Amino acid sequence: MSKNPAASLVTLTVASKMLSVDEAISAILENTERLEPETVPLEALPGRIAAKDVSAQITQPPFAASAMDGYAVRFADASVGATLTVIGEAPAGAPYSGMVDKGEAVRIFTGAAVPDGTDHVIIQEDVTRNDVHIQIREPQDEPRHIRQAGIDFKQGDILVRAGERLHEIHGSVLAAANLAGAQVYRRPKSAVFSNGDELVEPGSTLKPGQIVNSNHYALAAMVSGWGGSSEYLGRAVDSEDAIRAYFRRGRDADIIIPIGGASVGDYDFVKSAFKKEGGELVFEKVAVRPGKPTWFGKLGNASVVGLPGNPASAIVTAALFVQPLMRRLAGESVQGAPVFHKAALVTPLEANGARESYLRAKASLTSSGLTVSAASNQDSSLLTPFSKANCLIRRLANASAAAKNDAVDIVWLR
Ligand SMILES: Nc1nc2c(c(=O)[nH]1)N[C@H]1C(S)=C(S)[C@@H](COP(=O)(O)OP(=O)(O)OC[C@H]3O[C@@H](n4cnc5c(N)ncnc54)[C@H](O)[C@@H]3O)O[C@H]1N2
Ligand code: MOO
Repeated sequence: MSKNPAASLVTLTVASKMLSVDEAISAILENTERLEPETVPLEALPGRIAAKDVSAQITQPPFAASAMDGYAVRFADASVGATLTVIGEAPAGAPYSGMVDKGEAVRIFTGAAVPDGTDHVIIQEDVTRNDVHIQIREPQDEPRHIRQAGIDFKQGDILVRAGERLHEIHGSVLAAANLAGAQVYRRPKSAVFSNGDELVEPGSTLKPGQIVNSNHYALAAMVSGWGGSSEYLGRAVDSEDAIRAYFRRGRDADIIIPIGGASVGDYDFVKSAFKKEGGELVFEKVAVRPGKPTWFGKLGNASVVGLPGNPASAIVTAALFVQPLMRRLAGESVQGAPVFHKAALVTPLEANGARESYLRAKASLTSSGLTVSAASNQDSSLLTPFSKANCLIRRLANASAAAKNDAVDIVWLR
């Protein structure tokens, strides 16, 4: 497969100290270059970042076209009671080639090129047709029902700027501009694996101490929303050898995301397995709650983000750290920390501890502006608060208590 061409430029700064959220995001971005461009067909454009400006190959509409079914005439002839001679027909796709003179009309249909000499289309409901004649029954106030050439765009107009994120409409816009595809940055591939002897698959009969393996479903959907693809490799048991095999399987991905086994327990082997595979650690913990054991490194050309196993920790740290990495690889101009918005608290918050915290919360647009309410239980093992949450409230390290209506920073989850 093709590799990140800039990977050789990466400078690794091993940091054993605990980084702040901003420092961790900066370290990730400093060690990540956007992927190489590729040309893709129109169907593949949504969600991708344009690698080059795209200009229109043709003018759209390419010709002045009728907006209605009726008769193309000279507006000066279109007075009530006038009789005009129908000299031909202009269906869409087969223009009438002659000139239309005074007292003449051409039968025309929606989308057809307007014949030379005409400047108005009378809708068929406004005339009485009698063999080769039409008689005008309704007053025509002004020249109408002609779409001039180029009202959408002109040949050479720039329709997409380099760096722009393409969405569901761009395929149609570029098709109308007579293009079959565009140059975009390659879609980052992530390889995800879980770790833990206790994990079993959904639908299993649980033995004592077992937990259902759930984190990777949310992660795959989040990754896809950030412009990447995700392959789930499976679950590694708690052994260095098993985990090393998963790192080897993921080596061709742009990002490897092990979930769990990130902390300091006797069975947390993920970082040691990563190092034995030749991985270089950039940082190994972040002063964030949830998500302290989040770590980041490089394994060959792949970036590796180790997520904590607790479900809320995994999801929050994916949003904070995998997201900018994925967006940078996908070609977006990601600068650093997430974009925060202000929202007024619906319920007060306690003073925060020493780690910057991200609370699962629901923000709503009300008549008094954006308000936000944190989930009552913020335990890092909980998944269900995310079902209702649409944002995270950021609480800076050691922030003092916040009262109802105080403004806090939120970051959208979707
Ligand atoms: N002595 C210390 N203990 C812990 C520390 C610490 O600093 N010192 N940090 C704590 C923090 S904070 C977190 S977060 C957790 C994360 O640890 P791990 O990444 O090693 O996670 P695991 O031990 O593997 O799992 C934690 C928890 O999550 C469940 N889990 C794991 N993977 C999945 C999955 N794919 N789907 C669903 N649930 C999963 C697992 O069963 C555990 O219950 O460490 C603290 N400990
Ligand atoms: O940082 Mo851990 O995610 O609090 O439980």
